[in-house]
Amino acid sequence: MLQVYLVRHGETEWNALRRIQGQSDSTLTANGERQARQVAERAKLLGITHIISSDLGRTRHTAEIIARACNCDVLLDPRLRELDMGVLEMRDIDTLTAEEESWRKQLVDGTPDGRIPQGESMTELSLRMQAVLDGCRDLPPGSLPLLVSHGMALGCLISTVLGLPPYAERRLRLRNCSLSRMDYQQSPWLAPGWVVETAGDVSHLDRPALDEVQR
Ligand SMILES: O=C(O)[C@H](O)COP(=O)(O)O
Repeated sequence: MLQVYLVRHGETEWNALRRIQGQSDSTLTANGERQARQVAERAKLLGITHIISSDLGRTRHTAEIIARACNCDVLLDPRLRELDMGVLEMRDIDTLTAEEESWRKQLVDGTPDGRIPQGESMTELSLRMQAVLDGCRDLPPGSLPLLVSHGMALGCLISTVLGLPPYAERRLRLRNCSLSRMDYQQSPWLAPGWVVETAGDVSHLDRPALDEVQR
């Protein structure tokens, strides 16, 4: 049975400052690098064979730390990027105007095709994340891949696999360097296809990690 591990990148400067990143970028903090080393040790013990990462700096840095521990290469895939947050990227979460907050809420309240101006919808995010997950089925038999991505992107993927709307990810905490696992199975008792085995496991971290809204 194919298993695919999912890791959100380590804590970044803007995560700590509660600044919206989206497809903009900020560097890992020292704590974020420490988290990456801890999840890397766990990945090594798991026997990860392939690492596929969002091409943004924070995920690439996290993936490179994991790859060194697992002695494998990193394949960059822009489809694993965080949701494009449009005109709100680089903004401080706590300074949004009421109108700007209404744009953000459209993403997560079920508004059809809800999006931040110049940004991406959760449906578009869900489709590209699913495509990467399904692509893992083309890896050689016996592969154990690990995807490095982002909070909303991974939450949206997990929600989609569970048959929930993409914006259900707002009810799932995927903390920095948390580990999740998807299994592709054909059991007649479970729904055929992907099932969520683990979501948001941080037992490998020795300190509390920030979540999506930097709490
Ligand atoms: O800040 C953002 O854009 C996201 O909500 C969190 O993104 P990250 O998982 O890439 O930190």
